[in-house]
Amino acid sequence: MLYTTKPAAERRADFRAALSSGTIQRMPGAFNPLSARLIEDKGFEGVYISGAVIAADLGLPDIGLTTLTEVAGRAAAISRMTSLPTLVDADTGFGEPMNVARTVQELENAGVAGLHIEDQVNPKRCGHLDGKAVVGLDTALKRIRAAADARRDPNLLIMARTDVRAVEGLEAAQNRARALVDAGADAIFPEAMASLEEFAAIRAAVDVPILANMTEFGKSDLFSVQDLQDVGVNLVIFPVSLLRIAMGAAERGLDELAASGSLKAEVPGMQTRARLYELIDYEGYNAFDGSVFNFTVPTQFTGPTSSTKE
Ligand SMILES: C[C@](O)(C(=O)O)[C@H](CC(=O)O)C(=O)O
Ligand SMILES: [Mg+2]
Repeated sequence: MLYTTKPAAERRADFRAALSSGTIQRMPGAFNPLSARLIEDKGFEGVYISGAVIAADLGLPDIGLTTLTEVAGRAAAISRMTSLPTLVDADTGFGEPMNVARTVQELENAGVAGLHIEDQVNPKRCGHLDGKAVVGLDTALKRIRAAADARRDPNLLIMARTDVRAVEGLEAAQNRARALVDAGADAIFPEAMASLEEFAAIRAAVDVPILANMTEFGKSDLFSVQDLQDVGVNLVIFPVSLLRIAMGAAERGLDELAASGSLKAEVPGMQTRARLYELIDYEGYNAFDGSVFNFTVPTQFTGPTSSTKE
C-alpha cells in the first residue's frame, strides 16, 4: 500500500551496486506512475523517466519546454511507485551551472537514484534527430561539476550524456566522455551510437558504467540486451517504448470504436479491472480500512489477474 517503503538512499545504494555487478540493468521508461509498478512486477531492474515522454504527455515537443518543477513532480510521482532505482532525464540541467545545482537537489528530493545531464545547447532536441548542436567542453564540464558538487547523498548517480558523436564523430565523443568523467560524472550516456562497435569504443575510453539508449525510430539499431552486455554496456533504457505501445493500442481501439460503434472486440486485449486493482493494491488499502474493498470484481471478462507472470 502507498508503495515503496524503501528509502531513496537505499535505492541509490542498490543502483550503485547493480551497476558494478557486471549484469546489465534493464530500465524501461515508465510513461506514468502506474506503469512503473508494471515494470517492477515484470522483473526489470530499474525504471527510466524520460524527458521525451514527460513532454509528449503534456502535448509538447521534446525541445526543452518542460520545467524543472514539472520534471521533478513527475520524477517523484514515479519514484514513489517502485522500490526499483529510477533514473531521470534532466535534459540540459534547466539553465546555467547554478541552475544545474538546484536541479540536482530538486531531483534528489524527488527520490530518484540517478539523473543525466546532457551537453546539447538549448533549445535541445531528441538526441536521435539531425541538426543538434552541443556546448563547448568548458560549459559541459561546468554542468557536471556543478551537479556532482550539489548532491547531498554521495550515492546519487550523476550521469553525463554526450551528444557529441552525431556532431563531431566518435573520437570526439570518446574524448568528451573521458573529460566528463574527470569532471565528476559517475556514468556516461553516449547518445546516438551507430553500432555495437561504437559502444565498445566508449567502453574502452572510460572505466565508469555506460548506458545504451534503445529508442525506436532512432539512429541506433535495436540491439538485444545480450549484445549490449557483451560489449560492456551496464544499463539499457527503452525510454519511449511503453508510451509508443500504449498509444498504438489506443489508436487501434479508437479506430475500432469509430468503425463498429463498440469496443467489445477490444476487451480481450485490455488490462482487466482485476489486474488493475492488483497493481494498485486495492486489497492492501482494504487491510487498512475494511470498508474500501467490500465488493467483488465482476468475473465477466476479467480473466486471470497475473496470467503473464512466470
Ligand atoms: C532518451 C531521451 O532523451 C528521452 O527523453 O527519453 C530521448 C528519447 C527519444 O526521443 O527517442 C533521446 O533524446 O534519445
Ligand atoms: Mg530526453
